[in-house]
Amino acid sequence: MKPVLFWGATGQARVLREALHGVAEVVAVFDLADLPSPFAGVPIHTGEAGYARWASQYRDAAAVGACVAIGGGRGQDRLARQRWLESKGHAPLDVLHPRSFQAGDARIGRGCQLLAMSAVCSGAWLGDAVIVNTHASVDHDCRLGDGVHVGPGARLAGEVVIGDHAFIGTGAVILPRIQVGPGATVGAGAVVTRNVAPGETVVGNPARPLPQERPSA
Ligand SMILES: CC(=O)SCCNC(=O)CCNC(=O)[C@H](O)C(C)(C)COP(=O)(O)OP(=O)(O)OC[C@H]1O[C@@H](n2cnc3c(N)ncnc32)[C@H](O)[C@@H]1OP(=O)(O)O
Repeated sequence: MKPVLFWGATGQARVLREALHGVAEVVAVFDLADLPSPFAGVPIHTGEAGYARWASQYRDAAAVGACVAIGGGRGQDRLARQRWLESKGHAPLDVLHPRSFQAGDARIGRGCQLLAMSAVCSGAWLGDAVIVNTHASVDHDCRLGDGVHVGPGARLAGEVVIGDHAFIGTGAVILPRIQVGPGATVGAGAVVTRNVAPGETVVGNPARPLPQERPSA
């Protein structure tokens, strides 16, 4: 089995390891925070200093692939960490759960994570470090930028365009040909009927912007 390191030691790491069952063996875990290892018998190291110590001691560290377990709305962090690990010689691992679907003509970028029961349909184009989470679907001819996260059970209709690092919350629905700007957030359960501006957060059905400045109670 291919050796792989994980960056990130929370729930996303456990989900990813399960998806890689029989394909890759986790040999080390890293996190910026001082956390316990999520996996019995797999050592955890803290921060970039911890990585440097591990890399200086692990035989053939450059042959170890990398998987960045940073989810939620932190697509920019996930992408940056993937690029950093790539600069150290660790090829990003594509996580394609055995019960996920990718159309033959879909383009899947480097280090994408396509989880259980997810579907990426004909002509879809995914950038690097994209997550299509459990039971989410990306329909035909959608285009997703780098670091996008499509949350669990979210539905993207055909020809939807999602900008870099945008986060689509759990169970959201995005209608055909809608454009969601870079860094935008679509709240859980939202139904998006109009384009979403870069960096904007929208919630509800139909989705409306969440005011950035909210009066304190
Ligand atoms: C496996 C995994 O878990 S992957 C991770 C999946 N995670 C998700 O799907 C989370 C998606 N995140 C959300 O929906 C968030 O609530 C966000 C990003 C939309 C807003 O978060 P915040 O900015 O922290 O907003 P906050 O919680 O303060 O709520 C602000 C207001 O919006 C409302 N609101 C928040 N989220 C939603 C929503 N999804 N739909 C409708 N209203 C919402 C709140 O009720 C609140 O209203 P009030 O001011 O009248 O009380």
